[in-house]
Amino acid sequence: MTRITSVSLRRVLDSRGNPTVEADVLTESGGFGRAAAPSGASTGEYEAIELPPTEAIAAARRHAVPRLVDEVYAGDQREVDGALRGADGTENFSEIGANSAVAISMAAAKAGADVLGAPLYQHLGGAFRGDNFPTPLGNVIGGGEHAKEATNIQEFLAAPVGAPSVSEAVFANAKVHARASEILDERGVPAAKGDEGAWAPAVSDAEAFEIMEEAVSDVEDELGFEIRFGLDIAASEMFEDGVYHYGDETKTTDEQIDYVAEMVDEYDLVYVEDPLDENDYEGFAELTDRVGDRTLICGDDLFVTNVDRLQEGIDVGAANSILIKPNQIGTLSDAFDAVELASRNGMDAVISHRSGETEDTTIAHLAVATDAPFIKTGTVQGERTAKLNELIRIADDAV
Ligand SMILES: O=C(O)[C@@H](CO)OP(=O)(O)O
Ligand SMILES: [Mg+2]
Repeated sequence: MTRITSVSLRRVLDSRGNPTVEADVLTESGGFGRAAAPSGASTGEYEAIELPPTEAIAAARRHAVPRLVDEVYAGDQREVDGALRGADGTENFSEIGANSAVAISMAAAKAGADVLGAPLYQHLGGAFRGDNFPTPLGNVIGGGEHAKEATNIQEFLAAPVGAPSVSEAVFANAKVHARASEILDERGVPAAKGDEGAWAPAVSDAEAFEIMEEAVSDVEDELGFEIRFGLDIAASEMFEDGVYHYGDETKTTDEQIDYVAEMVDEYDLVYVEDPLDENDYEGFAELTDRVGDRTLICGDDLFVTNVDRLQEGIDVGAANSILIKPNQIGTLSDAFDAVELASRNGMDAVISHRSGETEDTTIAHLAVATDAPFIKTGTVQGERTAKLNELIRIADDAV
């Protein structure tokens, strides 16, 4: 009864105003699922390929849709995703586009859940999942590839680790975001917003650390539970000619490792994503060895949600956490495989949005389904609050 009877694809807007792929999947017994592909700006070199949406849609209509319609059950996610891989025939979805693949994969999951009458997180995670909620990592100040003339470090992320509920955590991050704006105001620093809704002031990284520390501790005092913060350094974007570029200054790999280790201790960072270049497994391993007992060192561009790259990292101890972005790899099955491999090896899997997003809420369900300790999905702004509000609804049994 979850046999797929139709797959339609269209171009819709993403949060940057670019076109992206949206998929609708219908099943025999009336199940319906709709999902849209997100899109990165600081993309990893090893990500699956995002094609221009018009091309991705045309190729998916030609190759994937005939393998799905009347052939595959939406309730059987591995079958759906196997058909997508078979239709594409490449390692990196360069034929039908990872954007078409991920939209169809997620829409099929939603259609499967719809037929079963189960919330998506339960369909994906099983009956025994869904009691734990991730701590939202909220982007408060940022720059890098997400905003011009702002910080070198891409994201300064609030982490309300002591929040008694996911709802209180979500509101805590919004308060930190608001408090950071007041502090910037007090300092006379104007700030626009970056792609993900974080403040993008023209301040040094050192000043951003200070502002974050103050904002987090003010809100912590007000709310009475522990709030810490973390970073996405997105270091691959800074790495050129063998050194890390911070404006006019540079750091060697050793200096970068020392700097990050110092920041972890000085600011009690709970989370550090992509502290080093995406090809530097060794550097990652050294840093993890130094500070991995007190913070998460998370591989985003390093692992690109890919089990082969993750296995390489596991072999050398390159990180203790992996960022999971379904569109980096193309299907939910692949994303789940990465989560499973990580957790079998004692690593935490953190579920993440992209800088270009839509109102799609799949990742909120994915985070609950996989029992993720953190979800990174912004703080404010509609396409981010869509996921945060969905987490609140899941906790309230209202989905
Ligand atoms: O680097 C990241 O983690 C993401 C999301 O914050 O950015 P992008 O989607 O641009 O790769
Ligand atoms: Mg990142």
